[in-house]
Amino acid sequence: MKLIMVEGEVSGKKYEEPFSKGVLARSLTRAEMDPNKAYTFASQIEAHLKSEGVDLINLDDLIRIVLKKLREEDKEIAEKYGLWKSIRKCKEPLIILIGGASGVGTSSIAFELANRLGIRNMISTDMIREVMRKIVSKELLPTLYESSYTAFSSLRIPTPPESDEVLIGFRDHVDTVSVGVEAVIERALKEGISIVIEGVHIVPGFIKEELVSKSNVSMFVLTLQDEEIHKGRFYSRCRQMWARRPLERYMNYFGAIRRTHKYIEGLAIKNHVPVVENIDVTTTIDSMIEHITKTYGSEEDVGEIKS
Ligand SMILES: Nc1ncnc2c1ncn2[C@@H]1O[C@H](COP(=O)(O)OP(=O)(O)O)[C@@H](O)[C@H]1O
Ligand SMILES: O=C(O)[C@@H](COP(=O)(O)O)OP(=O)(O)O
Repeated sequence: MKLIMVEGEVSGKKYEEPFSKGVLARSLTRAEMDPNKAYTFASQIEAHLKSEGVDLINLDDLIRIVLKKLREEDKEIAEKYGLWKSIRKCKEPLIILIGGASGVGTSSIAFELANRLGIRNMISTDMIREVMRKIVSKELLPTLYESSYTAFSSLRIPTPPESDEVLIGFRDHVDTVSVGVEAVIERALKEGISIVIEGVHIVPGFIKEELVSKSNVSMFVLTLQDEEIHKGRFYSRCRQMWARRPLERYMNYFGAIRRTHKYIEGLAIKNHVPVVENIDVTTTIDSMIEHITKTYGSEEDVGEIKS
């Protein structure tokens, strides 16, 4: 059977690969089409190309055909697929930074977003901190060995009575871990790999301006205005079978965590970083993708996102 070839271009170099229903179906499921429907739809596209006698098609033309047929079927999915494609077409690697107080959902959302965008690299700032702990001793940098919301306990200099020691400790802690976060961003930019970096140490104003001001670096802050919903997330997290972090610790420090929540949100507003209320996963992801498309996506650019 004769294969239909798809012609694409990466870094100015043309390549050809056989049309795959599986690959097309996977990209449609990223736009939230039901997997069975996506496979049927991909088969219809293949049948259409065959009936037209196509044996070689440019990737952009294929996307246009898919979009046209999608618009006839489901406008909402067509829009999501279009947004996703316009992000995928950009030549620069995409660095997405997701911050927010402990428990607001940065790791869950990072995973979902990376999946939707087809980004294969993801790291949590907790992991970066863990690596840093192996390099620097507790005596030299005690803050590194604390949690963001307990870092006040390792402050060497007493805080003035009028200031919030939780926030002073938090700032010290985040400032330290930011060095590792910046190293990961710099490496990703140098290597040209797309990555999602998430965690409480992504705080607006703490990461070098020369990095966060790049058009392919997007920062978000997640929030949960309702304290009870926030508390509930710790319960749901500790119910997960593999969860190893005791609920009690987070409940004991919940007041401190809420103070960091308010502080991070305030900094996001001050630094014009989008604040996304993480109630419903789909709404959160959609609003982030829409934002990334506006600042980074391009209708004209050709090429693939490097992931
Ligand atoms: N939008 C959401 N809706 C419902 N549950 C969520 C949502 N986002 C996260 N969760 C749940 O909340 C808990 C904490 O999320 P997690 O991603 O671990 O937070 P963080 O990494 O910010 O500490 C997890 O059990 C997760 O499944
Ligand atoms: O330092 C902190 O605030 C939390 C962040 O982790 P998340 O709750 O955001 O995953 O790490 P911990 O020391 O509790 O393991």
